[in-house]
Amino acid sequence: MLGLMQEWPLLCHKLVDNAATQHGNREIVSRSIEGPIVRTTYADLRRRALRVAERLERDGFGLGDRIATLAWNTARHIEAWYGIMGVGAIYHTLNPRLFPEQIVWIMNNAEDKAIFVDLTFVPLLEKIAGAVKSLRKVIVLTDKAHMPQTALPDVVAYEEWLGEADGAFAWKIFDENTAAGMCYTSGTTGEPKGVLYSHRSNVLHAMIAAMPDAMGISARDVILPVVPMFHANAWGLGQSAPMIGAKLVMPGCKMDGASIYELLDTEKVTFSAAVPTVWMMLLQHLEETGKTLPHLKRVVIGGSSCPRALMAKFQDSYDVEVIHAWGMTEMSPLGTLCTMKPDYAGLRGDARLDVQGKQGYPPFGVEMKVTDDDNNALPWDGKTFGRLKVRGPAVAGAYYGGVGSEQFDSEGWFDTGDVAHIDANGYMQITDRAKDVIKSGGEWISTIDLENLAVGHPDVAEAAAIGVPHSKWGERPLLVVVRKPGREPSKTDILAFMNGKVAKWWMPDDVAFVSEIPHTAAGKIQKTSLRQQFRDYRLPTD
Ligand SMILES: Nc1ncnc2c1ncn2[C@@H]1O[C@H](COP(=O)(O)OP(=O)(O)OP(=O)(O)O)[C@@H](O)[C@H]1O
Repeated sequence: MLGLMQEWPLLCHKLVDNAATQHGNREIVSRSIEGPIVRTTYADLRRRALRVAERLERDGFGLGDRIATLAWNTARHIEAWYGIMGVGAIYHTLNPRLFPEQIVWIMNNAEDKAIFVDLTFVPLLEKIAGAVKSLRKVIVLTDKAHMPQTALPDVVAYEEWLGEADGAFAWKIFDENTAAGMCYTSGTTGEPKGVLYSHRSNVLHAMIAAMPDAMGISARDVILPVVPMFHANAWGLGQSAPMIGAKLVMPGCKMDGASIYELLDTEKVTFSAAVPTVWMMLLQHLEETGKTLPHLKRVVIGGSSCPRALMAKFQDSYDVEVIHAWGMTEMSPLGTLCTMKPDYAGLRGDARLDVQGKQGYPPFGVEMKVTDDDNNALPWDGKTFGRLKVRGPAVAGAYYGGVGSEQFDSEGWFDTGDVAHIDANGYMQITDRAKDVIKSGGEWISTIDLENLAVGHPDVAEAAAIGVPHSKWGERPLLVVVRKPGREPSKTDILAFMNGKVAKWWMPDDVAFVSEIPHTAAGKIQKTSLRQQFRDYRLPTD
């Protein structure tokens, strides 16, 4: 015997065990779907999650079964999450913003056997349940008094079902590499792809995410995950918060500026995370009402590129530090966070914003490189861009069902499909998605750079750059613009504004004005539809 360390499998139930033991009275505050604010604790979370696991087992569900959730961030959702993992089954958080046909496709692909569903989504489930062949149990996340009349098969109210548990269940023990959860990608660039998380990857990701120069959260924080659990595990906060014992505030189904502000204020939230659109709604609310943010210290902004003006407003007007972050469903999801290394720590004003506009550097546990198309590593000079590749213990090794195998190589590198450069200090900046980058005469043009520049024009509400076929150059950029209400900028105005701020050959060949740009369920610009819309477009330069 070498006298090595003890076996201590990294199983997700240990996160709630620790929370209940060390932080048992720490609150979970949840805006319920029925309306009122509900206050529970980490001790309650553990007790109720054990009952979920017990009831699932009694209903015949166990190791490896996929159990879906169609729900907002609430205390009940997180109890269900840990209960599902605690019996050895796999939680499968569904994005309710997808089209019903997409949800059916995903549920059939995952072969979901049961579903926990919010009251809000019962009508949606009624429409689609018949098409999901594997589904045999529906648990509505409510009590008997609020249970709707429904024809759903084998349907039960969560509280009533939970009440039938006798409380004698003990967590199932299995190998830490057992699957614990699954999410599908947003489907921005193609069909959504399933990603499986193991207990080990979930626990390690919780630790990686919480570290000081990652999210940097502690037991003293009050955390509001606005980012939904169905959007890549609420960026890990549903696991990191119990791991460290932070108070958890769950926003339920209300994500408008006033509702978010109310929770930030009444619960004295110190840390929150969401996509840029949510923060824009909050800042608009603050501007309209003159309110301030005395408790909030830090926000994580990610999911898509964070506009500079949004970061500046948070920091200059409200004294809230912004952490710009990049991640993917395939990475559990955190990849990089833009916190300050010593070389950048003293920067202020525009120089600091220049760094914060980058997506940041990876914490321990994520390795990163950029390569050319032949897999040669490119220099870290802050300008040479190529394919961004990552590997680590919380990065997927394959997609569910074996699709997309070309994105994984034999050395464990995952090709993210993003195009980026890395600077000498290790900070990565996304310049595009590989499928969106414009290839003009063999050179690449970053659509994100063109879009960020165009939205800086005071009369532009939204902009998207796409490649349009060109007989001489292969492709040239077309800028598609939505004007701000009541404003009439011309093509010449916009091009004059952009002129000199990007290389001449990057300048769009034309500007097309539209009333709306198509978006995915996750709120990202749907370039595939846009390219389809403009497929017969003739550029004036062609
Ligand atoms: N801070 C950020 N800045 C720019 N892009 C970001 C940022 N954070 C995330 N992204 C983009 O979001 C992608 C990850 O999104 P997600 O996992 O939700 O699915 P998706 O990639 O949109 O869907 P699909 O793979 O099905 O097309 C990243 O690859 C990146 O392109």
